[in-house]
Amino acid sequence: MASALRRCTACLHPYRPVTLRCSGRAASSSSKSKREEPEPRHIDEDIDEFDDVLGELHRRRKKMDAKRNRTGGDFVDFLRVTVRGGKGGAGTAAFLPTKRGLGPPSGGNGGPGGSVYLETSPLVTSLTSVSNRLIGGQGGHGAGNLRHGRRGDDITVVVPVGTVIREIGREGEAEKTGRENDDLGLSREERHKRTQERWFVQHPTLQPNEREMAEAEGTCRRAGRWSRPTPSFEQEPALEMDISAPLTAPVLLARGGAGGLGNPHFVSGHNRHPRLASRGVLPPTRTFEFELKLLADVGLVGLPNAGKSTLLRALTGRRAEVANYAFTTLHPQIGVVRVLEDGSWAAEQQGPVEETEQEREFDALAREVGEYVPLGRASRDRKRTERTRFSVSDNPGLLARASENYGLGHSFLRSIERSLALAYVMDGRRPDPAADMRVLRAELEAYKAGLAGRARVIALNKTDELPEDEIESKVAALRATVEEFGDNAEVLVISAKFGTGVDRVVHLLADAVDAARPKPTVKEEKPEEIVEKAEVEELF
Ligand SMILES: Nc1nc2c(ncn2[C@@H]2O[C@H](COP(=O)(O)OP(=O)(O)OP(=O)(O)O)[C@@H](O)[C@H]2O)c(=O)[nH]1
Ligand SMILES: [Mg+2]
Repeated sequence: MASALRRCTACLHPYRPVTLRCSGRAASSSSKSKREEPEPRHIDEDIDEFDDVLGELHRRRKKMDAKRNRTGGDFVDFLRVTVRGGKGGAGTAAFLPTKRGLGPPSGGNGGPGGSVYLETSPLVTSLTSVSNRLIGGQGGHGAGNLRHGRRGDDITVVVPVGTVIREIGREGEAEKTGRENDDLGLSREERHKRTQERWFVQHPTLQPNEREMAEAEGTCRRAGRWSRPTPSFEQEPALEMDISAPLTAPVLLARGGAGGLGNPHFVSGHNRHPRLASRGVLPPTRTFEFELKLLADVGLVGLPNAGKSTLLRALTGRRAEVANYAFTTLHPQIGVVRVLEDGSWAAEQQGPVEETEQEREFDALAREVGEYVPLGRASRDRKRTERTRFSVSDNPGLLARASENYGLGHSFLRSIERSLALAYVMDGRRPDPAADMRVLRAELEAYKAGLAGRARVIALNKTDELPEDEIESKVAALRATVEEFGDNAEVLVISAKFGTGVDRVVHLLADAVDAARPKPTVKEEKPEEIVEKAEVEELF
């Protein structure tokens, strides 16, 4: 066995079993260097070198996509989804057999198609699980002996709170067939014949005549089961939803189509044996955009490689990916900063912070209804109880022209759009952090007016590597820029890597978030009301 793991004589691979086929190429200095790790790419020199940066970004995106396909999902924050209710089942033309020939009509109706519903869940944090085609189940066809088709299955799509949904297009069967008819250059009569073929099912052996068809068409039209144009956005406004709180009941995105009518519906004064039934309705196809805007209280904003993920780690103890190249972070990540009564914050603590089971349940419920208020804790150890908490999102690096969707552009900007406060992380090693700050501000403003002004902290990072006088001049330049724009932000000197100055960041952000948070509206129930409620409950 030992000989099976001998060093390969051809390529000098130390562990290649000799039984495995080796390419036989002797190890040369060039093949050796190929196996070495590639040098990390730095883009510090000029952030506007789009070709280089975008090339690097493209390579990393491709790698991530390959990984996502292998592992079945990562993080998706934008999706275009096609939604359609299920098609209704067809009705049936059938007759009860009698000794004297054709008995009364007995074709069952088709079942309605399934609908598509939307729900939220706190367990879902990304749009990864949302399919880009959501089609309700088809209704079952009717059968003889008045057996009606079964209802199509409903579909429920689950999204995280923070998802914005926009209807951007709709097209129905009438429009599609109209286009086809135009392409085929059909005459008026031919079009009508085609429509009748689409909407009627005939008895397997008995052919309906023209008059029967015309009568049945009238019945279908009156019942609203005939070809109808899809309402335009002017006639029926597009569905738009901004889900900023958990949904209490499922929301209908697309209704299933009505089932077709069995032949008993087409009986008339002069036709006791209708030989046709109608088909089910195919509902219009709607196209929606699903966009996830994360609901972190604080967003970290900075150029690539500025140290945002390192700061997130320092603040929350969360293991965000940190590396010395641009675009290490490709998707927003969220961590929670828990500030304790004694002014320290949880990531600093060696042991766990005390939190009772009851408090945990309360917190989960409060976060779900969006009314989180820190409780007076039950713990006797005042030092280790929580005063407040806020969530922080670490975001991909921002590039100049991100607002035009360059780099990771919008995917990054949309996740910070709802943050109550922002913290700019500036790389102190770059020659002019004040100029970088202008780039950040300009991009945020271009994406959404007023967004840049939400910055409460301008953190000059990596100051452990800078001499005192350089720190002073860079801080002065940053302060001048803050004043120039009239921002309500404080310039802080930090080193995210070594945790210096981070304390002040936490407290400034905690205060900013507390001030900006909508005040909870907890209704107080009066004792009499509670009694009344109890009495009512008893009655039922
Ligand atoms: N010396 C020093 N290095 C730091 C400091 N903060 C971050 N770094 C280093 O800077 C590099 C980039 O840090 P990241 O936290 O990945 O930067 P980022 O802003 O998240 O980068 P992207 O995700 O690519 O946008 C890493 O090598 C860190 O170790 C600091 O305070 N001092
Ligand atoms: Mg990062």
